[in-house]
Amino acid sequence: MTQTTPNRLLWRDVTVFDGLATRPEPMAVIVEDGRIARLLPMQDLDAALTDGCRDMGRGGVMTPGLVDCHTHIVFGGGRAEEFEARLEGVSYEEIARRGGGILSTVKATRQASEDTLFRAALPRLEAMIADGATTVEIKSGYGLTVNDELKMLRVARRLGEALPVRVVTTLLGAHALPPEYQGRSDAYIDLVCDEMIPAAAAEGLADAVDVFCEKIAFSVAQCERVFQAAEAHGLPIKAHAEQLSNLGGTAMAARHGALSADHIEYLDPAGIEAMREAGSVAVILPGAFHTLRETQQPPIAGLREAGVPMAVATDANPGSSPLFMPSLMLNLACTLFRLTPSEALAGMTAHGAAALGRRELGRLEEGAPADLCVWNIDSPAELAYAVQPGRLRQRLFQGVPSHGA
Ligand SMILES: N=CN[C@@H](CCC(=O)O)C(=O)O
Ligand SMILES: [Zn+2]
Repeated sequence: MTQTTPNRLLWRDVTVFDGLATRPEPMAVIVEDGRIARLLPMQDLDAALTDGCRDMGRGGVMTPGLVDCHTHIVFGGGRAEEFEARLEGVSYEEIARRGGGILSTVKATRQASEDTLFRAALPRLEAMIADGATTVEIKSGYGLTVNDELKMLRVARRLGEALPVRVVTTLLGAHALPPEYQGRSDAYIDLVCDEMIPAAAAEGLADAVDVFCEKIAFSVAQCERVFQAAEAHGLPIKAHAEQLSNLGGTAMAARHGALSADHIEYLDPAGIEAMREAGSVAVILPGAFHTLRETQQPPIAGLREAGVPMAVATDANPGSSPLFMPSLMLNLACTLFRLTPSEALAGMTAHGAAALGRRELGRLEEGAPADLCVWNIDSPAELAYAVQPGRLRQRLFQGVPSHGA
């Protein structure tokens, strides 16, 4: 008899959501050497395949590990006071204009050491891991000096080294105008283009470059300059765009081949068409919509009709989305924006990975990395239907069980 090799793992009779759709029949899955070695209907499983496998159990739902493609989980301080002000009727934009909002987090983040930021972010990322995330994007954007932005990116990289999760980093130097550049926004964009991007690229700290294209942040022309600098350093781009108004930032980003445009509540048909042509992913952020009590819905029907892939992410941050639970976003995407549960789940697996330019992730198929979750539920739709921690039975990161082994 062949001896059981612990690195050949077998699940039987699982319902598989493969990143895009639910497989119609009960499946068997074998993981070996960090990859999905076999994914086949139960009826095709024979003794030759199961020989030497460690039995990982039967039944439940298997999905790719969740991919949270838009977060800001490295930050100093908190913004509960701003939350209270907003409940009293002060708008997010008004708070930003008064120098609060993002800039209050900038102040606290600048004051914090790398270690302090690391220790504060650790439980946030651990919560996401416990909820099934295996890939989490983390943006800078609360430092707004070369050193403070690099400090944030270093913390993000350290988090990925410390925990069993893949961290993808994004430089968001063009997030807000820092107070010392008041009235000199073009000069700040010079700093982002001429110093921040080259420094982050030289140290290998950024996997992509992002901007906030909005009246309270940067113009389309300024964001385009940031993209040109990113391109010059071989870095892919993405944009926070059309969140509070329609400036045309998404169409411009798409013309530059953006991986994604994120928020996009105010996106118009021309913007949708530009995304379709460019193959950009629309990142839907229901947590910010919910927290800011927005009323303008992203154009889900138009995106669906155009075939623009939709990702779903937490946007976890101290201001507009202090929500650190990826699975909650599946529910909110369905209840607030009427995504189907399958669309929401694809948005946090295959399409989330595409928004990061990592199309090999977020999929369950033979040969793919074995980042996966097994859930104690009967159908994938239950993940979006109920907001219920504790359903994660097993989680594998790169083939290694890190939960429920
Ligand atoms: N929209 C801009 N940036 C963040 C908000 C960050 C904050 O409010 O601190 C977002 O994605 O929602
Ligand atoms: Zn964001």
